[in-house]
Amino acid sequence: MRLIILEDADVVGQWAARFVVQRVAQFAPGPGRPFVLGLPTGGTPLGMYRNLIKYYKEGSISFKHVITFNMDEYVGLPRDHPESYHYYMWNEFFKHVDIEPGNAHILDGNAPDLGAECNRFEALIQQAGGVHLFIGGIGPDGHIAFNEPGSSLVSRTRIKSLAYDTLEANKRFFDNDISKVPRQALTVGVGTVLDAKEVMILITGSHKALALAKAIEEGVNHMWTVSAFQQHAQALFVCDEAATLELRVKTVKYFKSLMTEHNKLLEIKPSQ
Ligand SMILES: N[C@@H]1[C@@H](O)[C@H](O)[C@@H](COP(=O)(O)O)O[C@@H]1O
Repeated sequence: MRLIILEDADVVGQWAARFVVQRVAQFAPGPGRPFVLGLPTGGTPLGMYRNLIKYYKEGSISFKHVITFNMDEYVGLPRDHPESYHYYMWNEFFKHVDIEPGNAHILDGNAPDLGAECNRFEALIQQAGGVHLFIGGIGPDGHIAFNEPGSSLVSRTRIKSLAYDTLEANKRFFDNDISKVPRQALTVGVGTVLDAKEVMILITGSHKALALAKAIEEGVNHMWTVSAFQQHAQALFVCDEAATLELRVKTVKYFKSLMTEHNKLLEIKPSQ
């Protein structure tokens, strides 16, 4: 596992976007050979999306042959509700780039049969040949997607009831009124994300510091579901200084000493 420690949230957004550009360029997608990307929502990845839009406009990346799968969606929130993840993804990212609308997959939290919708989503990921790079964010309680504390670490896409901490954390998007936050969501499972060839998790802010420490310095534990990525062969955590506040000085120094190596990840190498 790699931990990339950067100055602040802005630099995290820049670094993450450059990493995506690098990975897509290296893969060199084309007709019949799509790059498959897993995507998060939330405040944390906004900087990455803005930088990706900038790179697209400069001609450094195209999403023409990219297929995306989003991590999660609220249950029962209309698709055009400003806090639905459909709305977020189209507004913050998809409408600004050249992705084919049919290639952007987001779980339907209004499907008549939610279980069938989750199974359909898993099947679509399989049909696409699996995810090359899954990008995720976490909640302050260490959840990845909506895999709340106690979630199975081999879970697949399913319906989840949200933990109180998550309702609290997300009420800021719903007029600060916890009663307006949907109580359930559809989410990819921890196992779904673990199946990706590579995983990049973005963590910024001191309110995520405990979760980062649990994820990195303690054992794999279903109460901090992001800790499952200790067992992933190619996992990358990208964080800002504020998120390192609960880490040991020794841990921070070790990973910082590797920055020259880590920055080589941004160098574009020809596809193999
Ligand atoms: N389901 C989403 C997660 O996928 C996201 O990672 C998290 C963090 O959001 P933020 O980046 O706004 O802190 O929020 C929600 O709980």
